[in-house]
Amino acid sequence: MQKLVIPRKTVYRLSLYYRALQRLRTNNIETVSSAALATAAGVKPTQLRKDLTYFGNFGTRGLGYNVEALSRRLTEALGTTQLQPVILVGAGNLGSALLRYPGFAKEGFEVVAAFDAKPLRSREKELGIKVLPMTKLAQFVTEQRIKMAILTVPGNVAQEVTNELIASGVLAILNFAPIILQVPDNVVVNNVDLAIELENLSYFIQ
Ligand SMILES: NC(=O)c1ccc[n+]([C@@H]2O[C@H](COP(=O)([O-])OP(=O)(O)OC[C@H]3O[C@@H](n4cnc5c(N)ncnc54)[C@H](O)[C@@H]3O)[C@@H](O)[C@H]2O)c1
Repeated sequence: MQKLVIPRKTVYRLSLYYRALQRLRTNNIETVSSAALATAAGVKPTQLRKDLTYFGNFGTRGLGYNVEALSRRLTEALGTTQLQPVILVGAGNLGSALLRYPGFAKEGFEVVAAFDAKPLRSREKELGIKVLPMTKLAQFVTEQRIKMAILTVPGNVAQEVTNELIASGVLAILNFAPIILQVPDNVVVNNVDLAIELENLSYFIQ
């Protein structure tokens, strides 16, 4: 059967719905109307209904969505039913700050190792995670079947590091380096650029 192509923005909004559902679960709420869920996720109800049609029929007319069932379906769709192992490359200022954040596991991701061109034992102790040399990357990624990587290396080496990640089997990269990475069609890259976000906010305060 041909795989359904779901728009990237829809996939992004699934994470928003999932977080809204988590908050409802915390408050022991069992069912939610599409209007209430849309408000909690910050989208329009029509958008929510349209997005969820990709995943089958959830709502019961007049009753709304079952919070537990919809949460489960979304984690299945997002591939976060099990803890997803992730590696980080470039344990410098930004990389170390991300490695210190303990909240990823709660969201379904475990940063299992970091790699750096200059791995320092002292950093390993401070960060509480293995910081391995780049020579160990290919073997680690293959053996541990790592599919996701966070990239926090300088821009001038980001492409070559990306090539190495892809050659080893990584299929998804969260890129913080300020360059557009060239990747094959089967690899997905999400770019995070705080300067662009600030610039965008700046526009609205003129
Ligand atoms: N997206 C954002 O909003 C944002 C914000 C801050 C920084 N950045 C970017 O993040 C990256 C890291 O910034 P930083 O301040 O942490 O820099 P940094 O110099 O502190 O850290 C970079 C790390 O990468 C390592 N490294 C260098 N070459 C490497 C290679 N070939 N292979 C593996 N590791 C290598 C270095 O040893 C160092 O530990 C930069 O590209 C920077 O522009 C992005």
